[in-house]
Formats: sequence, C-alpha cells, structure tokens
Amino acid sequence: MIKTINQGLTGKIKVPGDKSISHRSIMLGALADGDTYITNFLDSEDCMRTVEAFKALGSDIKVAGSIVEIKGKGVKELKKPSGPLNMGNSGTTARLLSGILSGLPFNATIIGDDSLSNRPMDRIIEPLNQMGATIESKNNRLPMTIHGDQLHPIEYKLPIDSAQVKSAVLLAGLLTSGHTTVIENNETRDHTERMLPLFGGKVNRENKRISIKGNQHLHGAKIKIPGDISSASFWIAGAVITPGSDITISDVGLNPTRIGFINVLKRMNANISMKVTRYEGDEPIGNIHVQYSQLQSTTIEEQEVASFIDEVPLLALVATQINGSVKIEHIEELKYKESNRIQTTVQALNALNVNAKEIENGILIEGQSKLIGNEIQTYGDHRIAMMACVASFISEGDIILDDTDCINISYPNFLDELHRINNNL
Ligand SMILES: O=C(O)C1=C[C@@H](OP(=O)(O)O)[C@@H](O)[C@H](O)C1
Ligand SMILES: C=C(OP(=O)(O)O)C(=O)O
Repeated sequence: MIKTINQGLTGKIKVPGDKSISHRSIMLGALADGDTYITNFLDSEDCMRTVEAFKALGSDIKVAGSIVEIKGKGVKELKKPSGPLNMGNSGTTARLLSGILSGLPFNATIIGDDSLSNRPMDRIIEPLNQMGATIESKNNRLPMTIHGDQLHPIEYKLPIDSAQVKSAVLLAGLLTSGHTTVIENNETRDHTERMLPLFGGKVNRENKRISIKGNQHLHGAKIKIPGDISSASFWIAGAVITPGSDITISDVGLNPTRIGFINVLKRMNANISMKVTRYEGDEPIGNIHVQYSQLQSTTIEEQEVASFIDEVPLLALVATQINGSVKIEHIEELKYKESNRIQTTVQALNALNVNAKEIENGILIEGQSKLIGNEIQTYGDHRIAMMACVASFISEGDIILDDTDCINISYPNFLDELHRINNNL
C-alpha cells in the first residue's frame, strides 16, 4: 500500500545509473579486448540479465553493487552457452544481444518471462536475416534460436523509431567485414553511438544516417554511468503536480535524445530548468531544478515521441492536473512494452477517478482531475507501478498496488526514496 502523501517534494535527489547505458557498457566491455571498469552501474534486474547472459557466454565480469569490472578477451573468445540465455523482462537485453549473437559462430537460444515472450522480435529478426543470420522463433516471439554466421553489412532504413533495433543492427555490423548503415526516420536514443568511441570504435553520423565499420578492434574503457533521466522523471512529475514542491536532481544524464519529457513539460509552462555541468565520455550530465507548476495543454509531435517514450505514463499522470485536456498521440510503440502501456496507463488513471481514454494510437486525458486512491493493477510493469506511486502525492486516499517487486527491474531503491521523501528525511 502506498500512503497518500499530499505534501510537496523538497530537497536534493540523486537517481541510480542509466539503464540503457548500463546495458551497453556490459556489452561493449564484453566485446572489447582488455579491462573495462564501470562505476554507477545500475544494479537492477534488467541490467543483471545482461551481465548473466555475457557470463554464460564466457565473459569474466564481476559486479560489486554499482561497480563492475570486465576482463575483456575480445569477441573471438565468446563461447556457446551451455543452456538457454534468460532475458527475464528485459527487451533491451534480448534485442541488442540478438544482434551480437547473430555474428558469433554458434547457436544460442534466448528465452524470457511471460511479458517479454509476448513482445515482437520481427523488428530485429528481419534486418538480422538480411545480414545473414538464421533465426528460429515462435511466431516472431521468444523463445528464439539464433544460428550465428559470418554476417554481411547492410544499409537499413528503420521502419519504426527504435533505439533497440538501431543498436542491434549496429552491434551486428561490428561483426561484419564492411560498412553497415542504419537510417532513422526520427532520432532515437544514441547511447550506443556515443559509447563506441570510448572503446576505440569509430561510428560515422550524418543527420540520421549512422554507419559503422566491421571488424574494428575495441579496447577496454573506463565508464561512469550518468543518473537515469527516466528514473528522475518520476520525481520531476511528482514535483510538477504537487503544490509546495521544489527539488533539484543532480548528476543526471541530459542526452538530448532523452530529455523529451522535460521539453514537453516546459511547453506546458512547467517551472523546470536544467544545466549541463560536465561530460562523461560523450554523455552530457547535469542538474534539473523543478518546482510545482500551473500547467497548460500542449500538442505532442510525432518526431519527439521517441525522446520520452518511457515517460508516457508519467506524462499522462501530469496531464490529469492541467488546465484543459491533452492528446498524447503517435504512441503505438507503447503497445509493445512490458505491458500494453496505452491500456494499462488508461486503466490505472481511470481507477484513480481520472477521465482518460484510449484513442487511435494514443491517450486522451482530461485535466483538473481529483485523484482518489484505489487498487491499481500494474501488470508487472515497473513504469506503471512507479507512476501509480507518484500519483499518491496528490490522491485523496491510499493507493494499493498488486505488485511492487516489478520496480526492481529499473529502480531498485525507488520505494526507499519514496519513503525518505514522504518522511522529509
Ligand atoms: O535502447 C534502449 O535502451 C531502449 C529503447 C527503447 O525501446 P525501443 O527501442 O523499443 O523504443 C526504450 O523503451 C527502452 O526502455 C530502452
Ligand atoms: C521498455 C522498457 O525496457 P525494455 O524494452 O528494455 O524491456 C522500459 O524500461 O520501459
């Protein structure tokens, strides 16, 4: 049960390391030759799936909390695993790893939990087939057996805006002997492209064309992972909607491909500012200052959706407090996340007395809603669970979640932080 809080959020908050960047740091460290040292690694269930998968492929990886050491031996030393690789709930692990396995000289089977086993894999099967991999799947879903082979480079125009597909093709491209190019329609998170140079890899980027040369030698690297902007967004949303709030979130990643939620909130008139204070590798890091705000409606553009894709449930929650109504459109991709987040967001908000409904590939939310506590079904989706917890800042009556374990997928100390804020600690 999450107790109603009804008080402003104040003070300083730090969030754990970025999930997308943590996954990629393990993958590149395992492909590289030499030692990789990672700090502020996100020690969450999803990222540990990536660690365990590479251990099963023979990588020497030691995790001690948020510190990870990898003794990389290069891609040639990766070995056929002795059993199926379990991706758990992690779409990023499943899709990026498929790109790598496609270029390795053995067969490997990947499996996942019920949620992941229902998520589409044709988006990666198709380009990886084009590159020469043979992939058997259950109707384009997990379990999937990848018959790795000598891959050839391709030029691939992404049919959907997906950083996971882009990264899977780029990582497979590293295992070819030519140039692989991915063309984006709208820009998606670019952590793979920004991280490769740290390991000595070359990537060419011209507008939305990203090219990578195969057979590059990668060396080990030192990486400090920025705080996760998607995790920070729970507190940003909470502060914006809760009277009396004034918080500063420090050391958080401010990569331009990830700050769409802040950009939309600014258009809604939110009192929010951010400042880049340093770079770790090519990733900008800084602070975000947020205060309670009187919000107005805005229009959501298709080309910006990828920059706040994981924050849509929060944007919908924020929209319940604006003057007017908001249509969040062009979000079909939300149907293929850990739950169908269009449905599960609408259902959670309806349960809290909000007038919200599903529209074609989107959600329509009426503002000025009085939230009333209720039981919320999370469908095992971490982002729905945490969004419901944030709703408790402004709800009348307690909110009861059917599951809070799923929060460990991306933000293991979220409930402790909520407790700390709740008690002004
Ligand atoms: O590349 C990544 O690390 C991610 C990309 C996004 O997925 P899509 O590529 O499916 O949009 C995002 O939703 C996910 O949380 C992490
Ligand atoms: C969609 C998400 O992650 P993944 O695709 O890696 O499961 C998420 O974290 O919201």
